[in-house]
Amino acid sequence: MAPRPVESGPDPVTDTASGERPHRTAPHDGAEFVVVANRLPVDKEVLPDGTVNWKRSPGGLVTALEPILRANTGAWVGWSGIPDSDDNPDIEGIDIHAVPLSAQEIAEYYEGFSNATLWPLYHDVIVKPEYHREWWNTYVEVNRRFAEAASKAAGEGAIVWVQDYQLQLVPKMLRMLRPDVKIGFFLHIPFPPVELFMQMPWRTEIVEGLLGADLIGFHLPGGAQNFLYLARRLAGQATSKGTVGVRSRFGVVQVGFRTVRVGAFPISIDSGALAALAKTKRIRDRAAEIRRELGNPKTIMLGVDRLDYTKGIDVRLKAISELLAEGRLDASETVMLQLATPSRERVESYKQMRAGIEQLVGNINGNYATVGHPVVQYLHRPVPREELIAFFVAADVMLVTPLRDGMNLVAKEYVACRTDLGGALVLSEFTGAAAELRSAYQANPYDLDGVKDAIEAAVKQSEHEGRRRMRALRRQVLAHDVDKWARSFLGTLNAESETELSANRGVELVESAAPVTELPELRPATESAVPAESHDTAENE
Ligand SMILES: O=P(O)(O)OC[C@H]1O[C@H](O[C@H]2O[C@H](CO)[C@@H](O)[C@H](O)[C@H]2O)[C@H](O)[C@@H](O)[C@@H]1O
Ligand SMILES: Cc1cn([C@@H]2O[C@H](COP(=O)(O)OP(=O)(O)O)[C@@H](O)[C@H]2O)c(=O)[nH]c1=O
Repeated sequence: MAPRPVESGPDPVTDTASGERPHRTAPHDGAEFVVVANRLPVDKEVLPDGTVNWKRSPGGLVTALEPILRANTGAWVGWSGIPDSDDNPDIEGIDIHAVPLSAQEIAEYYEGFSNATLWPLYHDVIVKPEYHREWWNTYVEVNRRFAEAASKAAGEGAIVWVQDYQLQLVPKMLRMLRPDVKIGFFLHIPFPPVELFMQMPWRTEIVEGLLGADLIGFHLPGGAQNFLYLARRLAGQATSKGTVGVRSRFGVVQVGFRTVRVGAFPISIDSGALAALAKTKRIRDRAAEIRRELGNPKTIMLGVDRLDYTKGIDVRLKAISELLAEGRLDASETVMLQLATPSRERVESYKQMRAGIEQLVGNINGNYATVGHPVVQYLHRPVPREELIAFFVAADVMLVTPLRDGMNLVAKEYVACRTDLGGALVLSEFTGAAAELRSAYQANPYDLDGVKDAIEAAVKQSEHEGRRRMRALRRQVLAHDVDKWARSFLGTLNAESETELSANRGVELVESAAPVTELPELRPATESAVPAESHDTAENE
């Protein structure tokens, strides 16, 4: 295969609408820090009296970035989630730049290329990815609009942080429009094995799009290494060859005179704030009330997910069903509560999966429930944050069983909320979180017997064993919070480039992330996110 250079003149991805390369004549006004993400950090809610309210969106990305943005008075470029809407919500502390999408663009860019092509391809082809040229063309067009909006929002020399698989072409497009800005890109979902990525008809364009960034971040070193290989093979660039570390030993791609760094930055949560909230009387009382409402069972098991086929909701339901059938779980003393937020409901594979899960819930209850006491309680709606925290505090066993997941913040949130050292976490090996949460009851979600054993062990653990495991999990989660994630990414993005080292291709070029103190422009989201009880375990570094 003939590799094409990244900066090889006009192409369908980087041409402007006029067909000309833009060139700037005056410095730009605008934000110093810009987040570019598919979604705005808020969802529109029309109240019964007709008034409009914008409320915080569910989803890991918003959970992670909102506090950092507020602390830094930045701008957020994204889509409101509504077709053909010119809404530009006014949110205190964040300069919002809405990118409107037509119904057709939603169908082809969001539901189509993002969620029926890239999402399944990057999640181990759990369902078959669909490749349609019209979807790709719309993806290119919408990425161009996001790049143009980011270019307008960013002040001279701004830091622009592009998020996720929906916007992989934005780094290169934005670089063409605004060579003065510093561009970071973070992928929140897994980056696939090379053999799977090679299915993608527009694989070279995607790799080249990402290489427009100064720093490309993944959750795990494996994703970074897959990308480095593809940058060599598809884009024909020289890259470093050594292994990538966690927040350390960054890979390097030499793109002409530019050095692109590639690293692993596992995302996390605002652990300190969650732990503090979980300890409040309000949440504790609500947790006790939830237990009562569920009939005071001996064991409450909990699942909290977007309704997505990657999350393995069916896996845990099948495991529970077999454990009940084998008498290893007792229906009279067990309640499984599955909270499932509606997600991507117009995508065919999501419709099919919902039907399958609801059938499994019905089967279990049909076989094992008694009047007034369902074994599985299933809520298909978003759950407000505080209510969710109360569920975490109430649950004896948290079931996180994805077939593949970039990180899974829910697993970390559960741990953060267990300030009492109670509870147990059953965790799929195929989540990003599994690399850090080693003291969870881990299982291969494709091995149903293994999942059943893990659930049974978690349900039957001794108090001593439970406290030992939860203590270790909490050390990890409290020491590695979202503030650390953002600071390590932005610190690395801000660090001076190693151009002088780039002649040493094939060797490791960077040993460690820039220290926190090298980030003067961005104030931390929290004063001190790591509570006294925690310390850095270096478990995974
Ligand atoms: O915007 P939606 O289509 O409704 O989807 C919600 C978000 O889902 C994905 O989350 C991922 O990011 C999390 C934080 O890094 C990570 O923990 C999780 O494993 C991923 O699945 C998606 O990446 C976001 O872009 C979506 O907004
Ligand atoms: C179901 C549900 C979830 N949340 C919050 O959403 C995120 C989910 O993040 P995660 O990384 O686990 O997965 P995805 O990003 O969805 O792929 C987490 O912060 C949950 O607390 C919520 O607020 N309400 C809900 O109903």
